[in-house]
Amino acid sequence: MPSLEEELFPSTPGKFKDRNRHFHRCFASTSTMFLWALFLIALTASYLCFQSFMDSGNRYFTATWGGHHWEKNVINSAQIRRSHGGMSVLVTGAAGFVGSHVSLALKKRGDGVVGIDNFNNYYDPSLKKARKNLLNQNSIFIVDGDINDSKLLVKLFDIARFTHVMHLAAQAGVRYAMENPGSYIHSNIAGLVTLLEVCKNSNPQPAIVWASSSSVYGLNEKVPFSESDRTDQPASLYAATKKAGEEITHTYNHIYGLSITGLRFFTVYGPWGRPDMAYFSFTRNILQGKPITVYRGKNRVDLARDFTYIDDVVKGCIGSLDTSGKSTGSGGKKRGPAPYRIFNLGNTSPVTVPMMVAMLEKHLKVKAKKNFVVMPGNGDVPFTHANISSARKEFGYKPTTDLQTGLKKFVKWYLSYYGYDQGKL
Ligand SMILES: O=C(O)[C@H]1O[C@H](OP(=O)(O)OP(=O)(O)OC[C@H]2O[C@@H](n3ccc(=O)[nH]c3=O)[C@H](O)[C@@H]2O)[C@H](O)[C@@H](O)[C@@H]1O
Repeated sequence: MPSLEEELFPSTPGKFKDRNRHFHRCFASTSTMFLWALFLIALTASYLCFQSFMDSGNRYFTATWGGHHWEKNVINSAQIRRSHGGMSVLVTGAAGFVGSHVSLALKKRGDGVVGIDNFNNYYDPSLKKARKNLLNQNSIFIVDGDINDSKLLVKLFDIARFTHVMHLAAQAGVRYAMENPGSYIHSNIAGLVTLLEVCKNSNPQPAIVWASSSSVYGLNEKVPFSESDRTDQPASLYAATKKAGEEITHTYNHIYGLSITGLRFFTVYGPWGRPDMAYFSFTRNILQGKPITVYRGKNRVDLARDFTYIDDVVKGCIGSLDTSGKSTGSGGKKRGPAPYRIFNLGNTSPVTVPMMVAMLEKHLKVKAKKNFVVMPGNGDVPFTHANISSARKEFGYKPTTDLQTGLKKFVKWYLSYYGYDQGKL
């Protein structure tokens, strides 16, 4: 049987095989290695080509936008159905927690609403699909797409003349930033800039209201937190991207005349909430008899949050949209100064995490198995507390739901949504 060498290099009989066997072996093994190397390079190259084809073509595989029917849906959904002062709003992150609630509230009063959401799997996408169904039932169309897709955004602005953008699409979550930092840059920085670019070029320019976060106060110790307090000590990458968003939007306001309002949300909770948040995951664990981990600060000090009920936040979002004023630019050029505003949307009465757990226990009628651990250095801050006087002055923002009442409503929704009210408990 011919050896591998002979198969690969069939030599003319006796040429150098016998006379220079050593040289031949060397040559053959070097050539074999060379061929293997070529093979590996070719394999890697084809893999990389395939990857980049998949990346660039991703849109085509997942594309669910475009076409006559799709455009008709966008136009219908964007239509204002009230006679005075109506607005047509593009809501980004419309299948998200705050996005779905704001979309429904706007639609209810006759404003035009078109949603966009990328339905990523940061948390259970079936919850996002359920929110989408709810919006569809209320004649709100949600486009399945990413805010980084500028072609899609341009198309949307071409066919619907949005007067406002409610920008809520973001990578949320404080602690997850250590696991997946790139996703924060993708959505909270790159996505924001893509959206602003499209808004600045559109004619007329929309006014923009967007979600910043109480986390921008970071290690600030002055309480309650006021908008003028320092925000240059973020404790997490999430907070840093939100703070960066505030600076980025400021430039677009300054250069292009976009009307911008940034809302610093304080731990928003309620029905249809986010499963990654503590009140939600604690509820799940308590019902399943699993332990919960309660973080504590230094010297066993309890952590506290200015938990804010979703309906109050929705009122704040709508108040901001109603008072946003107009963008002054057109075709990418500023014609005069436009409003640039930042507001806290909190509850003004912080509650400790163990107290929040006690409220859940009461509403669920189940005792939690609590493990107290020292707060890990993963981006958390010990407490938040909002001063809301600016929002109150500007658009009458006045939260009315305390945590006890809000959690009761959340638990009612949770039990019904997950089927506990049908005997699962
Ligand atoms: O208001 C904000 O700026 C932020 O509010 C929340 O962030 P956070 O307040 O950390 O909300 P949770 O993740 O629900 O945590 C609430 C409290 O529970 C504590 N916690 C969390 C998780 C856990 O397993 N155990 C625990 O004790 C946290 O330390 C924190 O004190 C949201 O997740 C952010 O997206 C939002 O921007």
